[in-house]
Amino acid sequence: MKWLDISQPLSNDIAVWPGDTPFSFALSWTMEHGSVNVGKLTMSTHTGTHVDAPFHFDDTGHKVMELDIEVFVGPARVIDVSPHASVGAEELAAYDLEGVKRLLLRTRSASDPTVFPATITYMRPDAADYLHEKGVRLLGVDVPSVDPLDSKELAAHHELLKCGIYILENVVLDQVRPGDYELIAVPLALQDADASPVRALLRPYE
Ligand SMILES: N[C@@H](CC(=O)c1ccccc1NC=O)C(=O)O
Ligand SMILES: [Zn+2]
Ligand SMILES: [Zn+2]
Repeated sequence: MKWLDISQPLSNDIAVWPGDTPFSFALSWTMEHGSVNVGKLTMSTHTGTHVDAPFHFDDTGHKVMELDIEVFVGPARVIDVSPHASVGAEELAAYDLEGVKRLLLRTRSASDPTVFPATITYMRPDAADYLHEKGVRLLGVDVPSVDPLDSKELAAHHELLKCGIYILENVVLDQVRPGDYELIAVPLALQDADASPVRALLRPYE
């Protein structure tokens, strides 16, 4: 089976968090003037498909390099929660999550990575405790945040951290059917970072 790319393409028109650094890729050197093309990137660590480290919302929290890389590779389950405006323990109880270490939530049927969403499906904090009980270590969502876009307290981020659950944001699940997959979504080796872009891939079994 082939790997499915569930990453947002990092192009110069990718949507970013309102007010955050725009993404830019450009050639700083070109073959017109030398023997090689060399690119230059300017971007926020929260651009496109990315992992949040606890340091993003907790000054004493782990940074990207301190995250356990085992969590970002291995079996994952995709479930469709698109009927719900928010997702907590009550909604999750309707799905079979026994033995699931990595969980990806499909909250919408289509998305455009060049448009920042006006509203998103968000997580209620009691989802974190429920998922922790099931043994989930990584939660992936197809939206830019696990909290409401206007949240200041970031309750779901904090509760997920408290439960040791890592957060993967902006995966693209438009073409992905609910089911079991192998996942690769490893952050870069960014020494002091609060978050990191990832190339996120899913491969169906058999
Ligand atoms: N917490 C959000 C991101 C976020 O809040 C953010 C990202 C980039 C620039 C500013 C941000 N928040 C600003 O108040 C997240 O879910 O990762
Ligand atoms: Zn983020
Ligand atoms: Zn986040």
